[in-house]
Order: sequence, then structure tokens, then C-alpha cells
Amino acid sequence: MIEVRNLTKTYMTYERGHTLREVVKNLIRRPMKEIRAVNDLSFTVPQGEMLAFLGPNGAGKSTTLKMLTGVLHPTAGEIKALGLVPWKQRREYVGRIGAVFGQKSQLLWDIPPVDAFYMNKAIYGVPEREYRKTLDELTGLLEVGDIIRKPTRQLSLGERMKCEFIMAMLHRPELVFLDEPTIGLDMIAKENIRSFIRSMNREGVTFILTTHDLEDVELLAERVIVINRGEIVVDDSLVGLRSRLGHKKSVRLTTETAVPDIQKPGLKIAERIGTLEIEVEIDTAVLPLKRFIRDFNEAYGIADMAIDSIAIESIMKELYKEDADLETAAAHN
Ligand SMILES: Nc1ncnc2c1ncn2[C@@H]1O[C@H](COP(=O)(O)OP(=O)(O)OP(=O)(O)O)[C@@H](O)[C@H]1O
Repeated sequence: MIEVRNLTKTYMTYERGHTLREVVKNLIRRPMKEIRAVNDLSFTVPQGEMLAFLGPNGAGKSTTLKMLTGVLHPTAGEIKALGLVPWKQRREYVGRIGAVFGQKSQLLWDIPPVDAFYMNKAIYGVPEREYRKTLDELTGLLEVGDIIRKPTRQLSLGERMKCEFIMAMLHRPELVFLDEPTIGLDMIAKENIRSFIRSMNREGVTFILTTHDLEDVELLAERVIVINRGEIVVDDSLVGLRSRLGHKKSVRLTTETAVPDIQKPGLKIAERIGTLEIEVEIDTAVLPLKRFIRDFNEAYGIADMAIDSIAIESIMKELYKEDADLETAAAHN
């Protein structure tokens, strides 16, 4: 469905300088600087996949998304999505994709969402019967029957996001880009939106998700691509990603006496939740779980305990760290 080959994007910017002298000098001379935001990315996305596209700030996610949606031309490389070249066959392409940006509304503040939907119906040329059918289905799924008739400015953030999704899905796109789709929402609204995404995905819609909310990733994605400094660091299934660090466990404990700051190979205090409640990360390859439990019980008395696989958040931290370490090592050689 999407084929990306050797995709590269460089931006040319003017060097500003750090000191006042440099700034003034550069105003006259204006030296150019090249920023390689995306560097030789290649990947494919089959139809029906739910792919999370992750990376730290400045990694090149937005730039890649802009090229995937046809807003930006690449400097080099190719994209074929839905059989089209996004930036060349933009009109046809836009009619078949959808997008939801958690931080940017597509609705109009002073008019009810239903009127904005009707405008989109006209823009996309959706026939009346099809429009009615889709609108009924989507409002039913998201439980917003009456809400869509209130002015947008009166809606809660959760209600508004539901309407943003309806707006993006009315023309039945095959491929949908989501950028921070649950940002700012409470737990219930997040779950509503996530279950909506899941049901659309079951109907065959392909989703590409960029987010800093790793819960979205855990609960939605099947596959994860992590980029850093414009390059792919990981392209793996969520299960595969977990198994890379499968020997690490997260253990939440309530103890009878407070645990001091201990240094022990294979053990890291991840969080202190209360005086007697703590979360630790165990590298079972170094410190077997059985030994950890025995020692900890003898030393502090275990009153309660829950063992979990490590959260995706820790996996990400580890990945970014590995990448930064590699970079530092390369710089030293
Ligand atoms: N129009 C532009 N001109 C010059 N440099 C740019 C431009 N847009 C982005 N960049 C640079 O390209 C790099 C990648 O930026 P990009 O916005 O794609 O990252 P990102 O992964 O989306 O980050 P974030 O998570 O913070 O949104 C950054 O170094 C950024 O400063």
C-alpha cells in the first residue's frame, strides 16, 4: 500500500550565528546551512496495518509525514502510496487519504460540526446517500448524535476530537494519518477514540500514527518504526520490540520497611511511588527474578508485588540511549 524507497529531505537554512558579531556578519554574508531532516528511509506498509511512527523531537517524523501526505517534495527517493505519487497526483491522492491532527482542528469554531461535515461532503463529492450512511455509522460508533449539532466552541475537547475523526473519515479514506490523536484527552475519551480507531482498522483502514503518547502505541500499534536523526533505528513488531528487552522486568513492590538507594548489578530503581512503594527494573539476565525476590524479602519484607514486562516507554529510552551511545562512540573513533 505504501512503498518508501531511499527517501531523503534536506532543508537549506541561513546560518544565524551565536554571538552578536556573528549575527551581524551573517546578516550581510548569509551563509547557508544544510539540514538533513530525513536520510535514506526505506520501508513498506501493507494494507490494513496500524503502524506507529516514533522518534524523539526533531527526529524527522513531521517531515516524513509531510512527504507521505504529499505536502512536501522529497529531495531524493520515492514514495508510492495507494498506487500514486503523493506530491505529483495530489488531487486524486487527497481524496483517498484522511488526517487527524490532535493539535490542529479541521472544524470551524462558530458553526456546528455537522455543517463542517456537509462542507467536506461537497469538497470530496460524497453522494448524499453514502454521506448519510457513513455519518450515521460514525456518530453511532462515537455516540455523538446530538453533539454534532452544537456550535463547535461549546464542545469539550473529547467531543471535539470525536468530531475531528468523523470529519476525517466521512469520505471513507483508505489510509489515515494520525498525529497525536489523543493529546489532552482524559482516560475515557482516550479509550473512546482508541476503540474507534481499532474498529475502523478492522474494517480495513490503514493507520499511520505519530505520537509521543506511548500508551497509544501499546494499545493500538502492531508495528513500530523508530527514527532518530532522520534514520530508521528500529522497524519491528510491537511484540518483537518487547522481546528485545524481554529479559527485563518491571516489578512494583510494597515493602514492610523503606528501601534505601541501593546499587546492585541488574537492578534499577525506576520510581518511588510512596515511602513503602517502589518500582524497580530487573535485568533477569544479570539478576534472576527468584534471587531478587528472596534477597528483597529478607532485606525489606515484601508485602505485595506485581511483575510486568517492561513498559514500551523504557524500551524507547533504551533505544534512544543506544543510538546516542553509538553516535558518541563513532565521534571518538
Ligand atoms: N522548514 C524547515 N526548515 C529548516 N529546518 C527544518 C524545517 N522543518 C524541520 N526542520 C528541521 O528538520 C529536523 C526534523 O524536523 P521534524 O519537524 O521533521 O522532526 P519531528 O520528528 O517531527 O519533531 P517533533 O517531534 O518535535 O515534532 C529538525 O532538525 C528541524 O529543526
